[in-house]
Amino acid sequence: MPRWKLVTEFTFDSAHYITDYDGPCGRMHGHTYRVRVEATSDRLYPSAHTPHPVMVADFKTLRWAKKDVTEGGLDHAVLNEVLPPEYATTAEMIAKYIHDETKRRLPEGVRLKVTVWETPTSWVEYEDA
Ligand SMILES: Nc1nc2c(c(=O)[nH]1)N=C([C@H](O)[C@H](O)COP(=O)(O)OP(=O)(O)OP(=O)(O)O)CN2
Ligand SMILES: [Zn+2]
Repeated sequence: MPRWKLVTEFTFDSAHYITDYDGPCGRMHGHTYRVRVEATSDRLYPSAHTPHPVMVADFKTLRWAKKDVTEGGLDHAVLNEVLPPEYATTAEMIAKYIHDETKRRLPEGVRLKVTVWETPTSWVEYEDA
């Protein structure tokens, strides 16, 4: 079946530590996280900004995590203070958190894949089953 795949990338700068990690990552430090969000759908939908079914999703919706933490995003945050306690601040769980929060903002039929780079050489991918 034909389908659309929307792709957007952005960065945010935040501090974190991995709780109970025996090593330097257990101490507060920072990363410029790079995030890639891929949204796939075989149909189009209206969005907050248009009543017409012409988008998989508004790019703005996929980029919410780029916003400053005071505006609901993850930029310039201490991730341990912002993520709910069930999400550790590993790249794995940050990717799941961004996935879960983005999914909430999308129509049900849209499939999602989130990639989070913690450093330029280490990243994790998390996607719908
Ligand atoms: N599977 C995971 N492993 C690690 C994570 C993670 O989220 N998932 N996170 C960390 C630390 O947060 C850490 O900041 C990463 O540091 P490090 O591996 O030292 O990164 P570098 O790029 O500096 O690696 P070098 O090998 O020292 O160059 C650790 N592991
Ligand atoms: Zn780290």
